[in-house]
Amino acid sequence: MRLDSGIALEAAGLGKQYRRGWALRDCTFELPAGSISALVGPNGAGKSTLMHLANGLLTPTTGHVRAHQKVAFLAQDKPLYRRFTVAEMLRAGESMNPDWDNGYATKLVEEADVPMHARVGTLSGGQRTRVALAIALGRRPQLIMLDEPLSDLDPLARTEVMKALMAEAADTGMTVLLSSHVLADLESVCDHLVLLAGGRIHLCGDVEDLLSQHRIMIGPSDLALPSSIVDSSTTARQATLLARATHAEAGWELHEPSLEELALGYLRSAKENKDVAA
Ligand SMILES: Nc1ncnc2c1ncn2[C@@H]1O[C@H](COP(=O)(O)OP(=O)(O)OP(=O)(O)O)[C@@H](O)[C@H]1O
Repeated sequence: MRLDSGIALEAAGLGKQYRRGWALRDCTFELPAGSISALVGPNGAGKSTLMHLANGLLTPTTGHVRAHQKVAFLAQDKPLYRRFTVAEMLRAGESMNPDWDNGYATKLVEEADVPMHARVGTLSGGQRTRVALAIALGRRPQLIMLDEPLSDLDPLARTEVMKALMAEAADTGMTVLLSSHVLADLESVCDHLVLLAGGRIHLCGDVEDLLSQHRIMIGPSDLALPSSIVDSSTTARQATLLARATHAEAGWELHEPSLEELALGYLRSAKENKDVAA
């Protein structure tokens, strides 16, 4: 394990083929240590497959993926025993993890105001997520991967879970990889983006760099289009483009995209290319 490397996770030529076809193809990327990375893509993009491969729960068909930090994984179904009390769940966490930090896991549950004697089956979705998070963090990971941790939570619980997670990351310098198909959940916290669609990476990198390399361009629809267009929509009078460029000919009005505009542009482009290919 290369603990002091600047890279938390790296994949090269990573692919996974199920019987019905490829779920993931030719994925090459690196996550910087200490980053808060968003793994974004529509349903079926391959996000869960990528996370399972990264955690050794699936074997790649091609390529490899390697973590250079001590990893914890919170799967989408947040596996907890419904009949166990929270205290019993923590004891189960302790018995399964030799390097368990019980004081830390207990503190996280207490901070979430989840009663230790309550049975898991009686907890709200938000409370269950906080318990699952405490168990994942109890082994003191340097890299935590969470597969759609917010998907079954109401807006208040989403905010609280994210706040708790980001506070831990800020305190410990932990690397975080969060998957979601809703970028809005991650936009304000992530500094690195991996955008997956149709099993392929369409965009990957430091968020500030990616934003600074792109522009939203708005102009009359009869202007000549720049060459580096990612996505475009046109009405009879006006064209709105996302381009990987920072300059354009006179006539275009330019502004830096928001992360949501950037991601949506790439997702639309991936969908259109797939539709055209189909
Ligand atoms: N065990 C499996 N056997 C066969 N095909 C699978 C299996 N798991 C996933 N797939 C297929 O692989 C593709 C990627 O699925 P995956 O669950 O990784 O996507 P996802 O981005 O996590 O989707 P979602 O956002 O809906 O959770 C999909 O086409 C899916 O049907």
